[in-house]
Amino acid sequence: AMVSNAFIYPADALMFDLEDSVALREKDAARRLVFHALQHPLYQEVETIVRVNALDSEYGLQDLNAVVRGGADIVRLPKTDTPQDVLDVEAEILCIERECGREPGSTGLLAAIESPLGITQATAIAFASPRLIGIALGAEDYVRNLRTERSAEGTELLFARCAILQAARAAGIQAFDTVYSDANNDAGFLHEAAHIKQLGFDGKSLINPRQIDLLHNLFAPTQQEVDHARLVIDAAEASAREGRGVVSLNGKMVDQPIIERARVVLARVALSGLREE
Ligand SMILES: CC(=O)SCCNC(=O)CCNC(=O)[C@H](O)C(C)(C)COP(=O)(O)OP(=O)(O)OC[C@H]1O[C@@H](n2cnc3c(N)ncnc32)[C@H](O)[C@@H]1OP(=O)(O)O
Ligand SMILES: O=C([O-])CC(=O)C(=O)O
Ligand SMILES: [Mg+2]
Repeated sequence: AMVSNAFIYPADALMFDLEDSVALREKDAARRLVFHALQHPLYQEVETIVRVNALDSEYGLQDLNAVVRGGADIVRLPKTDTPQDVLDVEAEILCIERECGREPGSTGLLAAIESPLGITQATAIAFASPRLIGIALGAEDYVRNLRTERSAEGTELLFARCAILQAARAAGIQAFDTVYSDANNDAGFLHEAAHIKQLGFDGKSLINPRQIDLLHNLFAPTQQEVDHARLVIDAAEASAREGRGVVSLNGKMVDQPIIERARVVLARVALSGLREE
């Protein structure tokens, strides 16, 4: 039911899962379902991601075949521990693209890091392939590996989140936060989402449609932020016309990083609209 309905939700991208949410005896049926969904006309307009099983599992290679042939935009690689994991998947994807006539290099990759080993190698993972559009945290597995549990404050995840952000930004790719598993707890979700936005993440994996508007609204700028961004851009344009590098706006310095941040705010309002308080 979820596969046949998901396109109705206004998510930025849809991720089909073949990994940990699929029971072992359902793996083959799920793969076939996703293969057909990817080719359905209703899924052509939306960015599609498929989380495959790891390549060293008995399902990984069959998953990759179905997903690349089906035309997924991006393959999400779970439990990425080393840059070699990325290279191994990339080599298989390239073979499949050539076999099925898909343009070589056109399948994107998103590597999820879910272990202390992966976090220690986050930078090497982020640089491992030009196919990588981003890296993501998989916190449920990560805290299991750390031998702790997730808390409301996320103290146990701070190191991993910062490592992922640093690595993604160094490599010039996107950083995505992990799922918030308590689908009925809006306040807890918003608390975590505000935290990861402040850290600098580009977005977050969601497990339930109710979380989509909450996250979009949180990432949308406020009217005050937009007004300020317009003043910054106006001041910057005026100072450029006058040949000055730095300008003062109500006593605050406006220079290049501040101008670039203002452009990000205006780009976000164009994408998401204004935040509803
Ligand atoms: C640690 C990990 O690996 S997390 C990643 C893998 N796990 C997942 O992706 C889980 C996906 N999400 C879910 O299974 C469910 O949302 C749960 C279990 C979290 C909550 O289940 P419920 O409380 O039964 O969901 P809820 O009552 O909110 O569902 C409402 C509607 O949204 C739909 N829906 C719920 N989740 C999703 C989803 N992820 N994608 C698409 N549709 C969904 C339901 O089918 C239902 O549709 P209907 O009204 O037409 O019947
Ligand atoms: O990647 C995610 O956000 C979901 C997941 O597998 C995990 O938390 O272990
Ligand atoms: Mg996981």
